[in-house]
Amino acid sequence: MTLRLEGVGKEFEPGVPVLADLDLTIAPGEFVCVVGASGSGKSTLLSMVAGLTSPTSGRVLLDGREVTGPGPERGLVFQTASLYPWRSVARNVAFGLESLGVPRERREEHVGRLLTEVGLAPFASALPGRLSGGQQQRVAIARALACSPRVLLLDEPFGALDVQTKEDMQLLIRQVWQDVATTVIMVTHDVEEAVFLGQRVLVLSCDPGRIARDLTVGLPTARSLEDKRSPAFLALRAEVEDLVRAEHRAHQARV
Ligand SMILES: Nc1ncnc2c1ncn2[C@@H]1O[C@H](COP(=O)(O)OP(=O)(O)OP(=O)(O)O)[C@@H](O)[C@H]1O
Repeated sequence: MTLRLEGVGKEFEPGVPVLADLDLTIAPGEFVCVVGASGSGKSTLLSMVAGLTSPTSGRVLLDGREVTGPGPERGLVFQTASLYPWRSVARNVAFGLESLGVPRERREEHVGRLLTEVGLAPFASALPGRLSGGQQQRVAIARALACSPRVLLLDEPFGALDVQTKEDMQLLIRQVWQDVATTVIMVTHDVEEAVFLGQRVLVLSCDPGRIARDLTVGLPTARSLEDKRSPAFLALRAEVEDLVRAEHRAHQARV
């Protein structure tokens, strides 16, 4: 599914643009990370693609059709898993399929495969309250994948996790991306994470948010955590960090 943003701008208050002049094409199956200083509009950009908020100007298009609201072809994962505490892990994952009226047998088979994919098959009948934060995010990822989304939208999904769990989740999401061949757009504060996961990294400027840089990550598709120490990785990470820092300082100087 091709995602296009054409001249997209967003104002929450009239005359105060949060995002402006966003022109962007994301090809089917790409993994794109979005970074930028706090307040640059990363989550707002993702919300517009999700159809949770509409642009003030311009259009968001999925395969040429304008986005006017949420849809099952877009899966969402936020920083907190927001699972239903009274539903088992499997029934949390099955929620969207139940809403779509998928028959029980097909639902259970699909949910079983997803739980295996995210490494949670033994927890199928557990309640979410018994799981760690990382495990809960695994459930949220499986739930987002349940309706076979063509675009997976991730807003700081690992922001609240400790370093080791975060790295496990980074490997998991790369694996999921390769296995289900979906487009992934991920907002993160963590430049190392963006360079490790993305094929492209978009750096947003502030006041209003625009695409300051659209960098191609020229690292091999098969990546391991050791690659984070390679000279090519470190150079790209430094380049993105410098850009984000420069945008943050420019923003501070204006306020
Ligand atoms: N619903 C809303 N109503 C009014 N203003 C909003 C709303 N959502 C976001 N904003 C404003 O838009 C700007 C961008 O917010 P957004 O959350 O998109 O930035 P961000 O880059 O994701 O920030 P952070 O990195 O801190 O999460 C901020 O100034 C924020 O206050």
